[in-house]
Amino acid sequence: MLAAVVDRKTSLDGMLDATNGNPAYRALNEADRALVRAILNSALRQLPRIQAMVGSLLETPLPEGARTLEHVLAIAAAQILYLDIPDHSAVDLAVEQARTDPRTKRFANLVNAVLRRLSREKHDLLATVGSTIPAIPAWFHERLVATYGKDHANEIAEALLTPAAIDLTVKSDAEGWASRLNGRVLPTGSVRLASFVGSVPSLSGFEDGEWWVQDAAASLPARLFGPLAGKRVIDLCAAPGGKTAQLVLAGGEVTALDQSRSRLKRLERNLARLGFSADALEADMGKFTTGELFDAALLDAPCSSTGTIRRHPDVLWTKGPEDIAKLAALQERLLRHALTLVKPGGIVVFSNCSLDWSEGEDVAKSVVDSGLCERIAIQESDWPGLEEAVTPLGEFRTTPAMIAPEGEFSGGLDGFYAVVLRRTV
Ligand SMILES: C[S@@+](CC[C@H](N)C(=O)[O-])C[C@H]1O[C@@H](n2cnc3c(N)ncnc32)[C@H](O)[C@@H]1O
Repeated sequence: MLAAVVDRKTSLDGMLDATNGNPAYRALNEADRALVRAILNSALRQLPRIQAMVGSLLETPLPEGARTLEHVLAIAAAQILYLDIPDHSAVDLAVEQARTDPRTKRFANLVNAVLRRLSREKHDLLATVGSTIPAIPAWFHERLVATYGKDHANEIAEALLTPAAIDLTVKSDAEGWASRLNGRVLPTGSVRLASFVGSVPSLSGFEDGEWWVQDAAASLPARLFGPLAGKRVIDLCAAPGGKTAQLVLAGGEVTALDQSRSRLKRLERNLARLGFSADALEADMGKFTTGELFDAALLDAPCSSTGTIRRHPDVLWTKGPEDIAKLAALQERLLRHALTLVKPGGIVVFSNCSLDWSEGEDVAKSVVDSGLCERIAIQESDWPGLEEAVTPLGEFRTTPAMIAPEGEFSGGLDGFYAVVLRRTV
């Protein structure tokens, strides 16, 4: 599975899907599945450091094309270095795996020797090689440094190593839900749960549809519309519906459009649990036209998702600079089209969960500069506690290094971009 992510850019979520995922994974019991997920997530989060530490123990570099061998070593190293698994079990399993695979058979002794040394020297290695190089691939680190400067880039890289907290968007009474669920109200209005193991659906309020899981940063774009009573609103990339639910909650008459039938079905299920309704529409928004223009539109566009690496560490390996360039071009096309779907004077909020300015700030600038719309600046004074996320131009830019941890509550936000645009022509 590590090879599928790193070498073939396969999404981890797809392979871990309980019904359509990897058959060997699906055959495991729940405890073993959890272990597989923990190992893969650690390996993917720390891969550049793992590779550097393993590399420092090799007398000669691994032969060209020894990818399977690299992956066997990385999976064992993730357990030895970062997980609470007895080192000897990780070593024995890796040696057995190397022996039984014709591609790695002749390296079984090397696997044994390298991993035993890694186990002996791990404290030194973690303190030296393992903490001095960024845990993210070089291309991504370079982009972060170019955009955010070295210090913030390194803070982001470090923040990506901590799994995201569970945040809830509540229908009402955030303080009450925070006290009932051992949470804390964030400046976004979301409720952040203290470290939590268990199943979300078993929590109070889930069955009754009182809240839904949504990263605090992901809740910002829809909040930017304010009250929507009496307004016709279209959510153009709606599924699985976290933001649609917010638009309904704000009182809008909402059309939820998405091109994926299966994701739209998920949206319908999610809204039903919350007791909300919206017109669900399966369509490619780039081709969608309407007789009656909308008052407002949300375009939460498809993106590289680099802002969600804390929960999806595979993104570091499945996406690259070429994908980002393609997605940025697609977003600009979709945003220009979104503006044609609202009345003149109507509002479009454009957002996505990329950390890359080429998918956010640059897209908005290009569309604003072309004269189709104007930016309505977000005011810092309206968002106490979130001032650092409001840019000089009045847009939202969140990163995983924002929101400090507090007591038992971890910090961090997904990387998100959001801008409010008013159609001018
Ligand atoms: C980032 S997700 C949206 C998340 C959603 N707004 C939420 O808050 O739950 C992007 C969605 O856009 C949809 N999508 C991508 N391209 C589209 C297009 N051309 N037309 C309609 N939907 C599209 C995808 O199917 C996916 O569900």
